[in-house]
Amino acid sequence: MSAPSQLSKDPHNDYFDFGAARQVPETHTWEGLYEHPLVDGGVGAAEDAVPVVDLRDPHAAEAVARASEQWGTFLLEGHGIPSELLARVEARIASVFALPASEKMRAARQDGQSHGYGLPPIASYFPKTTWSEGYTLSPANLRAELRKIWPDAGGDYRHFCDVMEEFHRQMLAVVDKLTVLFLAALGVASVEAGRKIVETMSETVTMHINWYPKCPDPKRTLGLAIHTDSGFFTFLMQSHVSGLQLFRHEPDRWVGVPPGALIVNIGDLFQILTNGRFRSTYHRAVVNRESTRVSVAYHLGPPADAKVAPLREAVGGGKPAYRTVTWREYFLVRKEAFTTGGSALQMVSLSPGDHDDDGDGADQISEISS
Ligand SMILES: C=C1C[C@]23C[C@@]1(O)CC[C@H]2[C@@]12CCC[C@@](C)(C(=O)O1)[C@H]2[C@@H]3C(=O)O
Ligand SMILES: O=C(O)CCC(=O)C(=O)O
Ligand SMILES: [Fe+2]
Repeated sequence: MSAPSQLSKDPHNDYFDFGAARQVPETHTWEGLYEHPLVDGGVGAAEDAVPVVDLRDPHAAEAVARASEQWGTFLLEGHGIPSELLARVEARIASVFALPASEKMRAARQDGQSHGYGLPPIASYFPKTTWSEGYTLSPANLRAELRKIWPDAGGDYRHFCDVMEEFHRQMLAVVDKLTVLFLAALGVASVEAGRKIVETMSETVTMHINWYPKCPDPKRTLGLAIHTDSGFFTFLMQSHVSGLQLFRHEPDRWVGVPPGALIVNIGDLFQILTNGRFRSTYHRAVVNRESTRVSVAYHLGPPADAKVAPLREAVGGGKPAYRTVTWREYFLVRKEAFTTGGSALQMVSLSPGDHDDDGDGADQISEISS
């Protein structure tokens, strides 16, 4: 599937009052949303059922490998994050987005900034605006960021920061367990390598909160535009309202992901690291008339300037399929891909016979170190 080719001249960065909207204006109307059929991805949907991995399963590494190769997405069970904590996260997020525009806009993302309130970075590559608000935060800057919204650092501020920090702490334990499974699935035996990967990813976690308000005419608009996540992998916590759809080929279709589950998405840099064995998935979010929906994407990847190249274990006796890239550089490649209608992964792929200009692509530690 090719990416949209129009780079927006006007990213519609002004505040839009979703609560007051009685219809979907032209600025938020998307064409061609239903070119492909929508199928249910729930348990029991046969080949359309989104794979499930249970962290408690002794064969979980094999299940992770299968799901990452065939889907690039799976539902995670046995993760141990209490549903009561997820409910508190959702309630505190609601308290931020319920604030008046003037207060939220104090934290508005500035041009080129990785954090802040407002639409996510890819929004600016599309000519239309999505039916959503967003807030990008990292655990490291959480309190400083939220002081922009709540300068008095009162109860709402403390409750929000405390619950997000608790969520982050609990997610790190899940990151640890899942990384062990990914490395086992890839045949990377080094415990030291695993420890280093988890440590660097933990330092660079980015959380993107998506807030999808109720919509009076949901079929005409989109909550989040089609994209692949660009890092290593993303955990997606979503409320008990459906909205996430995965794009699948043969036949081309949208698969609706069951609500409520914790989802794992493989990102583009992981596709590169695994030499194309694990695949990133195109996905989007739709909105609905009845309920507001919340999701928190917990993005994991390397430090921005660390080099990522196919792992020796993944290349085996073959050739690296991708050249070495940093995440920072990949963002620029993706921007160009959106502008030209190309594919960012294609743009960093090596044609057969090409040599990786950054060395042999063999040492798994140096490949993700700065
Ligand atoms: C770490 C990141 C991944 C992300 C870009 C970002 O710097 C922070 C926001 C993330 C997000 C969330 C919504 C979809 C997405 C494509 C976007 O535009 O912003 C992802 C980015 C990504 O995966 O590249
Ligand atoms: O809200 C969703 O279900 C999708 C969110 C997402 O894909 C993202 O934030 O990267
Ligand atoms: Fe995503």
